[in-house]
Amino acid sequence: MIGIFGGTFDPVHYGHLRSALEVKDIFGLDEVRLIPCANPPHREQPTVTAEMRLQMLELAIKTQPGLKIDTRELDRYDLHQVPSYMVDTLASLRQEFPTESLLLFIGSDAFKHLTGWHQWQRLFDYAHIVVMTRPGFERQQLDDFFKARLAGVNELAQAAAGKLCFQQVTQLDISATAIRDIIARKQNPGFLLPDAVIEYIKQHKLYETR
Ligand SMILES: Nc1ncnc2c1ncn2[C@@H]1O[C@H](COP(=O)(O)OP(=O)(O)OP(=O)(O)O)[C@@H](O)[C@H]1O
Ligand SMILES: O=C(O)c1ccc[n+]([C@@H]2O[C@H](COP(=O)([O-])O)[C@@H](O)[C@H]2O)c1
Repeated sequence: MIGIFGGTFDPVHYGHLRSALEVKDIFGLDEVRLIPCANPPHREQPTVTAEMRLQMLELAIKTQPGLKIDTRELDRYDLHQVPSYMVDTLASLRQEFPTESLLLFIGSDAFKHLTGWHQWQRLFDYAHIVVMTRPGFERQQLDDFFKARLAGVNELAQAAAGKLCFQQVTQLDISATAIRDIIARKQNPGFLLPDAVIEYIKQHKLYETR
């Protein structure tokens, strides 16, 4: 089973890293692929180049062999300059792994907007979706499309795709937006993201202005 964790990673932080590691253990995954987004369809272009966001990601996961970086969204953008739709990413992963269970992890905030994603129903043709929730999270009433797909952690290995699962993880109250603000205010972002990434940000003078 392979985990997929997409994000802008502008910059990557311990909120992303802790939850990626935790779901790897909870679901017994062979690996979790962190997939940096090249051209986010749903938000402004990141302030930092794709290459730099990728370099920060590489520094962040160096000591965690179960976490991998997958650059297919960046590679696709280099070739076609198209928006980085998740459905295209999952379709290409499915080609590479025809029978493997693929688990797409998204935050509960992202789940609220899932029906706005490009061809969102097709996501379930290629992968299971796991919504990472925080303690106290109360699920909204689900419509029939989602209800029919609900499954527990142990059921996901039985199919390659198509299920919806809610899983509580430790969600550190960290966001890339807050980190960018802290740096722009010349404050210290220590303990919110790996030191090697902080060092990189300093060296390249990133996020110094808003
Ligand atoms: N603190 C966190 N804990 C767990 N998951 C997180 C956390 N922050 C972001 N995520 C999840 O990681 C994925 C990628 O998030 P993203 O790269 O946009 O980070 P972000 O911190 O939310 O960035 P920004 O503040 O720029 O929007 C999303 O699915 C998001 O829900
Ligand atoms: O495919 C889409 O239409 C789509 C719309 C919104 C978000 N996504 C993906 O969801 C992941 C997390 O998004 P975000 O905004 O929380 O960084 C990231 O990989 C995005 O590319 C994808």
